[in-house]
Amino acid sequence: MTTLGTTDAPTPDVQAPTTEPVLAVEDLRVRFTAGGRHIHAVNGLSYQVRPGRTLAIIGESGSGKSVSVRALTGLLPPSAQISGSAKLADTELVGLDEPSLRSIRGNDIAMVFQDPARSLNPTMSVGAQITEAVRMHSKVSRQDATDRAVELLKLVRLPAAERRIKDYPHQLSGGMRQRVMIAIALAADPKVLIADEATTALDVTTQAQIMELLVDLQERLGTAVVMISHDLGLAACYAHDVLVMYAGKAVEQAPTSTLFRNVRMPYTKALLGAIPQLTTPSHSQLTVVGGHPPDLGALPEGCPFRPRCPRATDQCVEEPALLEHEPDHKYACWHPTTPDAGGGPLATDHPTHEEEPS
Ligand SMILES: Nc1ncnc2c1ncn2[C@@H]1O[C@H](COP(=O)(O)OP(=O)(O)OP(=O)(O)O)[C@@H](O)[C@H]1O
Repeated sequence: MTTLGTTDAPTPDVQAPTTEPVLAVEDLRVRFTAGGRHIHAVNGLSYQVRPGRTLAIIGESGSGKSVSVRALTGLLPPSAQISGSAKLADTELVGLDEPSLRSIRGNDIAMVFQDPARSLNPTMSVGAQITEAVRMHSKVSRQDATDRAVELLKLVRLPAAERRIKDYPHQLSGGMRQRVMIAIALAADPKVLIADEATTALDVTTQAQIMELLVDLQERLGTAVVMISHDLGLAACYAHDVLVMYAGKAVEQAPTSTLFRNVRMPYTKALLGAIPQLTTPSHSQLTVVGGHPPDLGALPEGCPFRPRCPRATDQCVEEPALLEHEPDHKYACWHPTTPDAGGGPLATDHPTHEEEPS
């Protein structure tokens, strides 16, 4: 879990950019049918990402984050029914045939996942793997591809790139392997980079280094980044915009500084309460989001967070729409929190837990 304020990463700016979005998702829905049950994994998600910007999609495990981005790149099984719209510049991705999606996946949209050890081929040197990625995207000689591979490894700041290029994945640390994955992702010069829990498996220091690398590359290359995480602290440090997801829906959405200045959705508040602060005394209580995430095959009537929310009333049986209640700040809640409402524990069946003595 990230500790807020532990990095020197640049604070994302607040200015709304004027460039056109490179990725525009509108009312995206994904449904699986398994064992006669319909699982509504993504239920009407809409967002836009502009070049050079980072959107963080945040939520607990099972809230539909990964499915929502895999739906854009054809990485879901055929049982997934996808509807709505997802435009990469002028290209509609929903309904696109598999060969076209494969080409987009290799070129315009790149993905970096949580576990580089599983994504890399253990029997090939990292150089061979990057070279292969370079040659998939451009017709260059083997030597030029190798030179480009070294360049990419330098770009992702892998120490001693010329020597390391001959290493096999098991010879590298977790952070180095993730740098190699980012180099492979950048081989195609993608318009959009999706980082799906890309730093979750790393220790806090390496996590910060990799995130700072992504920020730096983004500034230099102008790539749009969609960052998937369960960690609101990571979003606070590195994203320009935040979309908080619950039960396959966006429940709060705003530029990062707007959201953190004035969190309105009780669920977001609970996620915030679960982040340790530098000022948190070592024996103090951390809050957790109590209760259980909803069964996406049997969503409750009305607000999906209702069963876990201490602010819920009878009104919440009617589902609140995601509306722009304040400038640039959308949330779906009948009883939003106020700035001084505190981030305390929400539900009662999972009380607070003791932080481990340090
Ligand atoms: N192939 C599938 N068939 C049926 N249900 C699926 C399939 N893939 C995902 N799901 C369901 O979709 C829901 C959302 O999954 P998703 O992986 O997007 O969650 P997430 O928010 O990314 O969580 P995590 O961080 O744990 O990956 C889950 O309930 C999951 O069980």
